[in-house]
Amino acid sequence: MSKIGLFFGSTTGKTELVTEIIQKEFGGDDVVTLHNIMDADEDDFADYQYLIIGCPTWNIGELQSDWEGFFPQLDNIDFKGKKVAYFGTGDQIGYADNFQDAMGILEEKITELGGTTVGYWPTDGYDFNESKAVKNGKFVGLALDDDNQSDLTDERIKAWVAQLKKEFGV
Ligand SMILES: Cc1cc2nc3c(=O)[nH]c(=O)nc-3n(C[C@H](O)[C@H](O)[C@H](O)COP(=O)(O)O)c2cc1C
Repeated sequence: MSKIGLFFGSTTGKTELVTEIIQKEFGGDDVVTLHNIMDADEDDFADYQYLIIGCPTWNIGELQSDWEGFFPQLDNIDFKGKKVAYFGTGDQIGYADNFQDAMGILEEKITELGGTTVGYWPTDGYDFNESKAVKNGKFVGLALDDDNQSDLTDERIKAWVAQLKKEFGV
């Protein structure tokens, strides 16, 4: 059993590709197990002390559809004592008033349920108006924008995973 469970949803595959890069950066599937939320059960979350949650924003400020379907089940999961990191993919130009909202929606909910957020990320280098994913001047997790800044994705992931290794203590 790996230490970290990464739960993601992805409609057009961009977030799914990112999960594979994150897994590789951590050292492979001995360290990080990938779960598509489309096929996940509530019980799957209990296996991990460390969680990574990945969700793109869809339909102007909404969760990706599989996460939307799973959202009510989050209430049945015990997040107390778990460190939880978040990432999202979004489009800061096309959806500047709702950039990365889904990451903010999930972080708020899981924090209410007892999760401890790690992996905050600076807003420098992005250009958008509003985001539910910004708290106290920082993103609540890694914000990726493959629609407009795909050239930055790899280096952002590398830096964030290095930060998470310290914050998770793995
Ligand atoms: C119809 C539509 C609505 C979108 N709404 C948002 C949005 O509100 N905020 C945002 O940051 N990105 C938005 N996006 C951009 C997607 O989040 C982005 O393309 C993402 O990488 C898709 O991830 P996926 O391929 O894993 O499904 C939208 C894209 C489409 C096509």
